[in-house]
Amino acid sequence: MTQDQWGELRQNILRTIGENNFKTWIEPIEFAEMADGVATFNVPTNFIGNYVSQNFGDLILKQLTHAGENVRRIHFQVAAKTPARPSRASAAQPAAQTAPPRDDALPGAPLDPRFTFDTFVVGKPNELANAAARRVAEGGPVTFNPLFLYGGVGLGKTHLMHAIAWELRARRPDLNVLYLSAEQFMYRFVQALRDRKMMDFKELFRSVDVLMVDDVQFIAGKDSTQEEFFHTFNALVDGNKQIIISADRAPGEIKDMEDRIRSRLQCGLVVDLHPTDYELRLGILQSKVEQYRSQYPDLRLSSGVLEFLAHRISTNVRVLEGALTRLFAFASLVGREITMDLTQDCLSDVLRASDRKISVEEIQRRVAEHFNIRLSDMIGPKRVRTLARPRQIAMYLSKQLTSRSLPEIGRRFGGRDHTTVMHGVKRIEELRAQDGQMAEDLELLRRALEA
Ligand SMILES: Nc1ncnc2c1ncn2[C@@H]1O[C@H](COP(=O)(O)OP(=O)(O)OP(=O)(O)O)[C@@H](O)[C@H]1O
Repeated sequence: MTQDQWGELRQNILRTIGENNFKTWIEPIEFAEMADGVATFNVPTNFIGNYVSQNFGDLILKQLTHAGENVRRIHFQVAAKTPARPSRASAAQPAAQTAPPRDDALPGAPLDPRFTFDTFVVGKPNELANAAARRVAEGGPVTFNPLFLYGGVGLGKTHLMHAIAWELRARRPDLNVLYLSAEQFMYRFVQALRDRKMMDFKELFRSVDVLMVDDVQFIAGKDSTQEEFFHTFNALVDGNKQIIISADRAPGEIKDMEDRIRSRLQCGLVVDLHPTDYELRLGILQSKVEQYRSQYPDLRLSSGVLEFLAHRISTNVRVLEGALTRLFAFASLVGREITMDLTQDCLSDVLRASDRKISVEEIQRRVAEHFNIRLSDMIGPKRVRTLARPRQIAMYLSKQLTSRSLPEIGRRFGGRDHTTVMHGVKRIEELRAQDGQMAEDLELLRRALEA
């Protein structure tokens, strides 16, 4: 690949990641060489190399492959520094025209343009977090410090943090707002230590008006980073600067976090993002469909599909969004309406993975109720047909609907051997194929268990 070709690829990358990201991360890197399927790039610092590799590595690799390069891997190396005393041959040459950006001069992490308050759907589970975030985003006098947002995976913490940052940038361009993840905080701290630039580091962090640190649980157990974070935190609070923190759990539950930090984190406003409920999931899906309309103007969506997804995918919003994106992409590819059947086909793996976990005990209870026998008889030793058949059905359903192995199932059926379970499962499979009543019973039970 030539420098010119890399120049063209960069344009594609710019279009994909936007100007801000591009300027910060891609512009400073240079294509060095392509050898043995490895594309090497020069980067001004390890920090930039690591960041680009983690966040844009796949994209760059895809672009290279697309352009016909036979590349397996990309590698970032810190470009050799200009020698302090230039050699005689190059003495007349000026040093590099533009100095590579220094880590300590880097802005915070890039903000995702999609994560704004406008695109954040509010429902009961997140209304308090949303209200608190909006209040902080007004940029008025600091009333609670820090604002601590926490919640499970993919429930919108990062989205809300970015939304605050965007809003503050628009309303209060005079404020110096710094957003970064706790991991990046650590990176910079370690780098400052190594490069003996702690004074610069301290100065940088103490000069911000609003500090936002995402995923703070990351620094738990990392003693010196915690210590530095604590000092930064105190200095900012003393200076009446706003701090906003997010984590995947409440401050009191972050293990390996020093007590004094934990109590500091708790002294402002602590709000949690609760797991989504059906209404919120449906709202998010509807809002995403609106956003997709411009991208897929011709796509038709059968009624009931969004309700079905909101009902079935209850894990986290990221999975929900991913499912919808895949569904739209697939439907537009095959040029078909998004029906219930197409949804089930296209998302079978996601739907299976987010199935509610059913326990063997629940199955035994249901089946016992269905056939009107006692639960103790279901797991007891009696072998009369009226008990043995329901028992086999329960074994069969346990195999189908749980991830338990045959020996584990056997143990839950009064310590029976795994071959007994295997035999029971086989017998029901046969009966299911021959006997309509059996097939119907099984279907009824399965639906009742999955409801
Ligand atoms: N209420 C919401 N309205 C609209 N989109 C949402 C909402 N909640 C989450 N999302 C979307 O879900 C995805 C995951 O959210 P986000 O990255 O903010 O989660 P997180 O809580 O930071 O998760 P993690 O713990 O993995 O860092 C994002 O694309 C975000 O836009």
